[in-house]
Amino acid sequence: MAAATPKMAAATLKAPSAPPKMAAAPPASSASARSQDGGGGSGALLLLLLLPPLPGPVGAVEPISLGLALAGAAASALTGFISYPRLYCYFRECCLQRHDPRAAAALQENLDRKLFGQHLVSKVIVKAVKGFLNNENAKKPLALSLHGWTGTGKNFVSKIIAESIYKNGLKSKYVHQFVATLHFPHAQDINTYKDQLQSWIRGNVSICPRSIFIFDEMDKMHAGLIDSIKPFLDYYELLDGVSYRKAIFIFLSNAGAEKITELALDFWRNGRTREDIELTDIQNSLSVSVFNNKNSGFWHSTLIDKNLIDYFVPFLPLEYKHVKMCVRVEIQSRGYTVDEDILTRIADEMTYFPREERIYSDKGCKTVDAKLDYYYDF
Ligand SMILES: Nc1ncnc2c1ncn2[C@@H]1O[C@H](COP(=O)(O)OP(=O)(O)OP(=O)(O)O)[C@@H](O)[C@H]1O
Repeated sequence: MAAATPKMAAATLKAPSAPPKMAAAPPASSASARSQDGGGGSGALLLLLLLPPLPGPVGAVEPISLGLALAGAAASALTGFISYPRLYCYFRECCLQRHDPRAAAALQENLDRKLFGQHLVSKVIVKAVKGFLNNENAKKPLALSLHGWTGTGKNFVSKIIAESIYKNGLKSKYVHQFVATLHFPHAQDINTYKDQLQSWIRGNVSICPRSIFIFDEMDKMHAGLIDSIKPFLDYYELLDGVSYRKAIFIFLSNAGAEKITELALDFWRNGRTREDIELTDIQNSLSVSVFNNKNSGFWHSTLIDKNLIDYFVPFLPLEYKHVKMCVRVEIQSRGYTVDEDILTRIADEMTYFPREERIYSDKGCKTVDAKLDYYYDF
């Protein structure tokens, strides 16, 4: 039995060539052409509406005035045509054509403001995403693999990345999220999943080259399945006429969390701050541990073997002070006054590890919102 696909009607599953979110989409070529100019036939109508009305009945105007009026109308039409895609994309979501530098600034600002205790993540993500979007001649798609303990912000960060590129974020029709246990549950169907995954990605990238694919629960993915997308992550200019070089792939996984915690603990025990940890302290050992872990989804994966993952991004386990920050944000986001006593009680209620030191929250910032419901009488 094939699994349901994200945002795609079950009926569409019968045609594996149809990717998610394109049930009513036109053939790839026309859709892609449309995404280039930002709209379809309704553009002509909108253009007419943008034109200024011609002055008076034509018969009553002398030739010079008529000439000037027509020239003015033509100029307006031209201006309208040029600005039309922008106007169209203001009202309807379009595939990203040209990167707006303000998006990278917004990404940095959002990570700085909203993400707690993850100095490595902020640094790597901003550099990687900004560099990639600014590079018109990228040789391969961007592939980021986010690793860490539960509740440390992996999904949160992928949402922030998606929102920095498409204002609808995860709801954008150009952002596709796969959850291993939901979309690829049965080991015996792995070959079907491989085919589907390839056609979904091919179909969606044909429609929008700047598509984003997020694979959650990589550690629950059947070994070998992710290798089916290897050609798309590779350095090919075109594959069957489609370029994948503008796409972004984000993998989320709990695999490697022990390695990351080990390192963080090591720093803590040696009296060094977590901010002293550098990417070079962990990147290699993280990729090796994921590669050798049968339950990582990347076990002996060619994606790692062939160096097709650009960054392994380590999420550090969250401490008591970070949990308190999460509680504070949650209270404020609901519009309530922060009660310091309740805030401390919620953070105290969370459980921390290792058993002796009790430094790191074993659920990260997850369940904070549920605890809030208990304390605040909303
Ligand atoms: N580092 C963080 N800074 C700020 N908020 C965080 C952070 N980590 C988690 N949160 C909050 O906790 C919620 C749950 O975190 P998230 O779903 O991103 O965890 P995760 O790492 O993806 O967990 P899992 O591995 O279980 O999927 C987020 O929506 C966010 O509100």
